[in-house]
Amino acid sequence: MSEIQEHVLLKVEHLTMAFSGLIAVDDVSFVARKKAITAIIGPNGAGKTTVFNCLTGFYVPTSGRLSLLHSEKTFLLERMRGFQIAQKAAVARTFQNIRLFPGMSVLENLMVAQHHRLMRASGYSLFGLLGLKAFRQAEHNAVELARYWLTQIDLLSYADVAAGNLPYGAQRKLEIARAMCTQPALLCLDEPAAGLNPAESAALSQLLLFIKKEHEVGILLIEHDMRVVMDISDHIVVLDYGRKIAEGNPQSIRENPAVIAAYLGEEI
Ligand SMILES: Nc1ncnc2c1ncn2[C@@H]1O[C@H](COP(=O)(O)OP(=O)(O)OP(=O)(O)O)[C@@H](O)[C@H]1O
Repeated sequence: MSEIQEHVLLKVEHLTMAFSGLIAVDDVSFVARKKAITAIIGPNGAGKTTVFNCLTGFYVPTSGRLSLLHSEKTFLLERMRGFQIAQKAAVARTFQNIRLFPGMSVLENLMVAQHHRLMRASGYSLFGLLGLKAFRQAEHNAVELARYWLTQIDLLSYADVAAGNLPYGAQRKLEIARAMCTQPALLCLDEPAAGLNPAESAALSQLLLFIKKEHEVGILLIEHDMRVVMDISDHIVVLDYGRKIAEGNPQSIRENPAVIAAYLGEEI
């Protein structure tokens, strides 16, 4: 296997998603690599979120193959249900609109994310929950993992605060921490910088670069904030009207005439 193939985490091949007459994603192919940030950009309605919805089981693609390669296995995502994609294929996702549990504490939000692993350690039995050593160990590990991520996002001292009471920028970071607590192989982030001020966006970029460097995860990023995209992406895929019109590194995308035209000549 070549060096390049070795690091391929996600292969999207000829993905098409049609809603009756409308083709939201039209024959799109690209790869995303392990320990790399792959951005999907494009004007409003280009099909970016639809790609995420196909990858995470919200939609069953009309056609195409979505292969996730890790743990010496190949997961064919287009054949899996949403919960299997999350639990077995280890794909985690955040949404354009924040979806924390606002009434739960910051720590509880991170513990809920680890529910599946904890239940497995309990043997799915009351006896296991009450007394099993394996469960107590798993619970301890879950708290430690939550503390680790709260430290990375500077929210450890807010562990007992209701998530809904955090400032908006902190909630965005908490969503990423919650996704990382599931220990994903692929992390899909849908507009994580939306609504952030420039300082918060810069901190977000640093957090994503830290995740890429320190963890065995590939990051797939939908983002309209071009500063974030250009600063941190290893590879960029550009969609327009559902079709892939370009892909490459940030420099080549910035100078690509088709991309400039799609953005109506705006500086990218
Ligand atoms: N469930 C659906 N039923 C019908 N049409 C849909 C559905 N989901 C998305 N679409 C349409 O598919 C197209 C692509 O939408 P999508 O949300 O993927 O774009 P996007 O690139 O994520 O846009 P934005 O940047 O505004 O979030 C749009 O025309 C949208 O209206």
